[in-house]
Amino acid sequence: MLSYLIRQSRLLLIAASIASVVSAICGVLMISRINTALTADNHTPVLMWSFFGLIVLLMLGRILSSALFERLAQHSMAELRRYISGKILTAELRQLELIGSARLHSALSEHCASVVQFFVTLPSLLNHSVVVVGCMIYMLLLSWKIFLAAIVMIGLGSLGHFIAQSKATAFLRRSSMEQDRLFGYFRALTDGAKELRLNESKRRVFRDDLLGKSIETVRKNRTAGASLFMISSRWGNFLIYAFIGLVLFVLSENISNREQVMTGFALVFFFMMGPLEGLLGAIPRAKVSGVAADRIDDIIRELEAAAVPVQGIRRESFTSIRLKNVLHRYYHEQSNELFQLGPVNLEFRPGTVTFLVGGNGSGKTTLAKLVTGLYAPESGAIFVDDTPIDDADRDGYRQLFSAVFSDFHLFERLMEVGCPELDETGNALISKLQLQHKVTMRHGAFSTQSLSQGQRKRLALVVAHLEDRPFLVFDEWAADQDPTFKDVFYRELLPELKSAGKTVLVISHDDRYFHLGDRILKLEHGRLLAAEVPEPS
Ligand SMILES: Nc1ncnc2c1ncn2[C@@H]1O[C@H](COP(=O)(O)OP(=O)(O)OP(=O)(O)O)[C@@H](O)[C@H]1O
Repeated sequence: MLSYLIRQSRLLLIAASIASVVSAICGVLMISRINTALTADNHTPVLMWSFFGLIVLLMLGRILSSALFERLAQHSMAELRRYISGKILTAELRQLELIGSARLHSALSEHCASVVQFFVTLPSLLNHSVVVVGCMIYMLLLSWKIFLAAIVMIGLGSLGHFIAQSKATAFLRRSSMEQDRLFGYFRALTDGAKELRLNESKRRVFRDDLLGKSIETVRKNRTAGASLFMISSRWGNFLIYAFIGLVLFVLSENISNREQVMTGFALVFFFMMGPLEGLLGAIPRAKVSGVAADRIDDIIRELEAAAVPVQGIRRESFTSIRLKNVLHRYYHEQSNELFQLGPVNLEFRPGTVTFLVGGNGSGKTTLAKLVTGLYAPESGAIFVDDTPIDDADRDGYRQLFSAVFSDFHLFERLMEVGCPELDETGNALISKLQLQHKVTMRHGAFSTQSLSQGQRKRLALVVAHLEDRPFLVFDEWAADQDPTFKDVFYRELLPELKSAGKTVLVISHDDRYFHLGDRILKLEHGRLLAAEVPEPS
């Protein structure tokens, strides 16, 4: 994923890196100019002008690299979010259900921010590295003995970092896994707001045992990881000072040209200290980002495993949709239980209304997801006009359907729809659904969504109507409607859809309307019983 980001922001990254490297080289050269000026007997104009030239370049390089870092940060964040969202949009629904919304939200927010934070510090790391390497070379030119001592100190510092890092990474990994769970609890704070307010003991247990413990686990692991990094960073600082002492009091004793060498070292130390600390400090951030990048990579791998190539051929109509031995299974790991739907054999034709009935958990919604192509059959196949639908066809196949599931989502505005006089038709439908005093449609958007659940469901029905697809699925749509409106739905809307040649699948428990359908499908524990033809009332 980091390589994807680098590819996407290549030009910006190169420009920011060049600006960083140029300013770093100017910095090192400036030090050598200062040292020469301090120790030389007289100053040449070349020395003076090269010094001023260097500080101007240094300033420009720093301004440019800072501006580019900022652009890079925003660009990388946008790219990463686009990339992950794109993967989520093309993954199969079942895979999204398995990954869970908490992990996905955690990836899109915290993990993304963490990765980008490291990514944008890359050019400054480069700058620091160039300064440190440049200073080392300068030290080598001043005295090889001191240079060797610096190498030994760097080796000891790296060893300390390595030991601390391997321990700290385990803590960071644990905290990042817990963070995914924490995002689930954050969602429960708003989604479960009513339940948490109505039940004090539930609220207490949630706050203390679930949310509180999760926050605490993240805090503890992050603190432990950060403390280890802090110790290793302080160890690095200690080595720097020990090195200065070693140079000042031991190694510089019998050096020729002592004045120039010591002035040079004093300057180099002060100049190099910031970048060296910057490098040491960047390691924990890099590790946190590395762990976040791993989490994102895991999710992307899971999403990609479920991504199917889309041919882009959209189906517009059909004369028959046939399910042949279609089977789907859910495996519940915790209870080691398996729910099996099917094998289902079924056919749908245009201009028909089918009621799907069955007890809770009998598999009605699952069957609707299979019929609409939201789930791929584990075995068996779906045929449209005798052509089997394979993975590549499935997205095109899904475009035959509009559905209002019981956990529907109402988007702020209609997106791609089949009706050109959108607002007019939409408002006519809104009036028909008796919502004209509450909401209107303008430029394909509803004026408000602050409505009751039943009213929002009516808007979802408006959307399904406007999409004008040949097959409509309503999953317990009428459950939230008042008796008067139930009548409108079953006695007016469904017959209208039927006479417009639409195929309608209605999941319902309203048995007093079943006689209005063409057939009734009954599900029992995942098995489809023989279809019944409703008796006229
Ligand atoms: N996302 C899921 N992950 C795992 N198991 C699931 C999932 N959705 C449903 N199930 C299992 O599949 C079974 C059938 O669920 P489904 O939602 O299809 O039933 P239903 O007939 O629509 O129920 P209801 O009338 O309560 O809406 C349930 O027993 C449930 O345990």
